[in-house]
Amino acid sequence: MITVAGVSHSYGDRPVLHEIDLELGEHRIGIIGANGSGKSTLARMFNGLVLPKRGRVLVDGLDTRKDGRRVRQRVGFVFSDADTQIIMPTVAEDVAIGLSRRNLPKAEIARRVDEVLARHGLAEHRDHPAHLLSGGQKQMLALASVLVTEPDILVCDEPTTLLDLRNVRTVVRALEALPQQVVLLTHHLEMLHGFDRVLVLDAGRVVFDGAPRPAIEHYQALLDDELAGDAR
Ligand SMILES: Nc1ncnc2c1ncn2[C@@H]1O[C@H](COP(=O)(O)OP(=O)(O)OP(=O)(O)O)[C@@H](O)[C@H]1O
Repeated sequence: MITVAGVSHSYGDRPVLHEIDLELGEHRIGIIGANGSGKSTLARMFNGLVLPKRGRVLVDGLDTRKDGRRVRQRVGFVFSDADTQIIMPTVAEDVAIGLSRRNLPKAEIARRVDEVLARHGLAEHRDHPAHLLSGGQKQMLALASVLVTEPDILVCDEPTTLLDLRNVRTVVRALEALPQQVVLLTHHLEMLHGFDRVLVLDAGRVVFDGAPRPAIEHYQALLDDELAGDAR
C-alpha cells in the first residue's frame, strides 16, 4: 500500500504537485496526464527518489524520508530509457548486479538470474553484450534487473515510450503476468485496458481517479479543452 498524505512539491520556486492525498492499494494502477503534469515527480516519490517538500509518502507504513533503503527494497522502479539503467557489460551481469548487496551465495544469484532471464525471453542472450540488444530486449532486461530483486511493488515510468508496437505488446504481456502491484505511467493509453484504477494528473493535481475508460475520456476532454483554448 502506498500512502500519499498532503504532498506538495516544487523545483526551486516552480510548484509541480499540489496537496495530493492518495491511498494506492489496487493491483494495477495507471497514471496519465500531459507532459509536465507531474507524473514522474509523483512516481519517483513512491520509492524515495524524490522526497516531497511538504507532506509524507509511506509504503506499507514506511516513510520514504526515514526508511528510504527499506522502501527501495520494496518498490522497484523501471525508467523509460532502458539504456540509462543498463550498467554492466553482459546481460546476466546486469541482472546480477541488483543482487550484489544481498549477501546471497553465488549459486543462488545464478539461479535467480537464469530464472528471471528465462521468464522474460532473454535466456539465449545471457552472455551477450547488453548494449547490443534491441530496444525491446533492453527494456525487458531493465524489467528483469528490477524483478530479480523481488520487489512487492513495481513502478514503471513510461516503459514503452521508445518501443515499437510489437515491443509495447511484449512489455504489456510481461507486466500483465506479474503478481506484484504495478503502478504504470504511460502515454500508451491502450496499455491501461483491464487496470483497476487510473489517475489523471493535470498541472500537479489529481483531476480524475477511477476506472480506465472514464479516466481516458476525462484526459481526452482536457486536451480538447486545451486545444480549443489555444485556437481561440
Ligand atoms: N529535477 C528537476 N528539476 C527541475 N524541474 C524539474 C525536474 N524534474 C521535473 N521538473 C519539472 O517539473 C514539471 C513536472 O515534471 P514531471 O517530469 O514530473 O512531469 P511528467 O508529467 O512526468 O512529464 P512527462 O510526461 O513529460 O514525463 C515539469 O515542468 C518539469 O520540467
